[in-house]
Amino acid sequence: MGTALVYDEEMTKYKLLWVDPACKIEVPERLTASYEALVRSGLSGRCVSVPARQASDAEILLVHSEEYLEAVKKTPYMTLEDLKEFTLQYGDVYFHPNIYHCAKLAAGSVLQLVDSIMTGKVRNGIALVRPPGHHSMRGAANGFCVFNNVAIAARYAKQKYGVKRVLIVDWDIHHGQGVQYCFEDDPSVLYFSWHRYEHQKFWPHLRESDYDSVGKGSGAGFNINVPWNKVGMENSDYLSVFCHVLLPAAYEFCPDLVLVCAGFDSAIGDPEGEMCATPDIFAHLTHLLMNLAGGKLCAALEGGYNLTSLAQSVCQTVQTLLGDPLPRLANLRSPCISALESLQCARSAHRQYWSFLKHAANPPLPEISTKPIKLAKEEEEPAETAEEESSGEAKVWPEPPQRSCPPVCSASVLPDDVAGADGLKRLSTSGALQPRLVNKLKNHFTKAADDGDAVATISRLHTLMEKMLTNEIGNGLALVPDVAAATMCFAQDLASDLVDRVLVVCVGNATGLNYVTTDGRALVVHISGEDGEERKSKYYIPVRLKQGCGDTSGFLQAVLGLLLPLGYEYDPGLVLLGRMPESGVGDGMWQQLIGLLRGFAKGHTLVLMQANEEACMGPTASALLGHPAAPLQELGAPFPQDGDALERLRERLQADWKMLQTTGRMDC
Ligand SMILES: NCCCNCCCCCC(O)(O)C(F)(F)F
Ligand SMILES: [Zn+2]
Repeated sequence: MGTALVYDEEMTKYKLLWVDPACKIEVPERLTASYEALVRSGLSGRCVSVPARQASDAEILLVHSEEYLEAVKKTPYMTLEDLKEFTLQYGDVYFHPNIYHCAKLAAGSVLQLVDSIMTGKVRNGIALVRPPGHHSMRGAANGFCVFNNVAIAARYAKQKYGVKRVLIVDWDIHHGQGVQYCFEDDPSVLYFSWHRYEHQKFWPHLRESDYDSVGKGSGAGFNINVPWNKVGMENSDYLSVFCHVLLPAAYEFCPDLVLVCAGFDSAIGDPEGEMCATPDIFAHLTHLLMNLAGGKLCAALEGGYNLTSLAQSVCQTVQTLLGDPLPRLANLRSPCISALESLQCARSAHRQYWSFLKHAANPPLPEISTKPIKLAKEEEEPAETAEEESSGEAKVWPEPPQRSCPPVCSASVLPDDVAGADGLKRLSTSGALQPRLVNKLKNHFTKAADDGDAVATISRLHTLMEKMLTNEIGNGLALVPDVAAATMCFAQDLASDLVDRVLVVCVGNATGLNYVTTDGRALVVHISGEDGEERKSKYYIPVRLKQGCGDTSGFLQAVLGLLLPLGYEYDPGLVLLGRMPESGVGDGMWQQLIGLLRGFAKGHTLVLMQANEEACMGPTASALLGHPAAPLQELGAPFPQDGDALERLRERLQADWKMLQTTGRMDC
């Protein structure tokens, strides 16, 4: 199933008709720059084009009051003076004779997306719309927004399709207070937002944008705010919040539909956000959400004011929705102290509501000052003169890397002529496999199996990997006689000759995995039901689940809170996933694991399974091909006591691995 794209140039046909420094950045070119970049890159041609439509009164009234709708209905007939007058009653927003028409199109466009996804016409999609929506409230326009496009879509999906749980992820750099107000007492809608806050000094200056607004009544726990109290947040800060707050909660919530308030003012270069995360981060943020709700993801454009980073970010998002391999995120740094404090505050505020946080450290939180904040003189744009504007130190960043999409052929058992001892000899003579390697491999394997088929296996694996690294194939699946041996020899000998870093993930009980790689050429994360061999090296991480790998909630916590952050920090060139015999891991969890691991190494994942596990071939190949993993149902059960062990392990490891940190030094 494909990716829907909703765009209508009619939504470019309104603009600011008077001087207002606060609103001048919201221009029609935001939409044309985004759409034209999709056309130029060929991405729009790969999408299913879905027409926009006007939202009906009934649909708008799902969120807004009748008197507000009636008032907005009058704006097309207003004179310029009346429009100015009308605008004064709201904050940081402007009206135009055509904005009501465009606002109905913006809301209707997102509903068209919901229809396309819920009827199975497409898997996911994006609506390029303006005016944006997440600030508008039941009875008021605000922050360039007239109707709350995403809030209407959430109510619409529940009403029309009986959707039980909707996750709304708001990665725009402003707090979508309109969405928070709409659902704060509603446990069927989980709203997550990060936003520039600077201790309430940043617009919209709301006390309720802070991390302690967790929702009200039965909605308590279903509103997650992560305030950024400093500018300059980077990719690692964003990924840490996804791994340690949003994703565990999202998986525990188990949504039937994911809506994204896709604002790109959180990218580098944006004058509003002043953050430093690069456009390719949105490829990963999108990917990390794509295995939820069976892949049903609907993104709606919100903000984004630097036309270059906006266009690049939109392209990164759409290319991921289409299933293309992700770019590697080079040299992630450790999250900054301020980000860690925000992360810790959000986790502490939600500790009582979420099982994954039950065992989280609970250090004292800083006092939230109750004294009124003093704003800089009236929130007025400093009147920048033309030359000042040009002289402002313009941020520069590298163009996101090309993301070639290899033929999505994944599972492949190679032609027999490669198999067999002579195959290996040929490999060694072809220089593909240095003779010294051949011996290493042989003595490695001859222990395990008779020379013939072991050697055949090795040559097959080696060829598979070479084809992957030349991008001839995206990923691979190999059935081997002895998974543990193959995994180790592969990681130790084969892979390290072809890539600089191999992430080795072993699932299930096995011995002999704890060879020490001091040079860091391989990082082994071994998730099993028994105590792994003790840790001799930073690069061998045994994760023990007392209830075994069949315990999906414990397994998932290990994947989200440990494996993902480690993988991002390690940034491997290849991922090797070994499924040990009788691992007990469920098919759904197994597919989720493959789906998430595909985000590393440009999707180059090699799965090794025991020859006799044909039953698992189908689900594995499906996940390798990029089909969304089946939603995990069994997450209702609270996390097992493993949660405590996993939290302790994470705390122990964070000295070596910065992306595992979740607490800042609290100078409260
Ligand atoms: N320096 C100018 C002050 C501007 N203050 C208002 C900012 C509104 C942000 C709107 C948005 O980006 O959140 C949306 F997604 F809704 F478009
Ligand atoms: Zn914004």
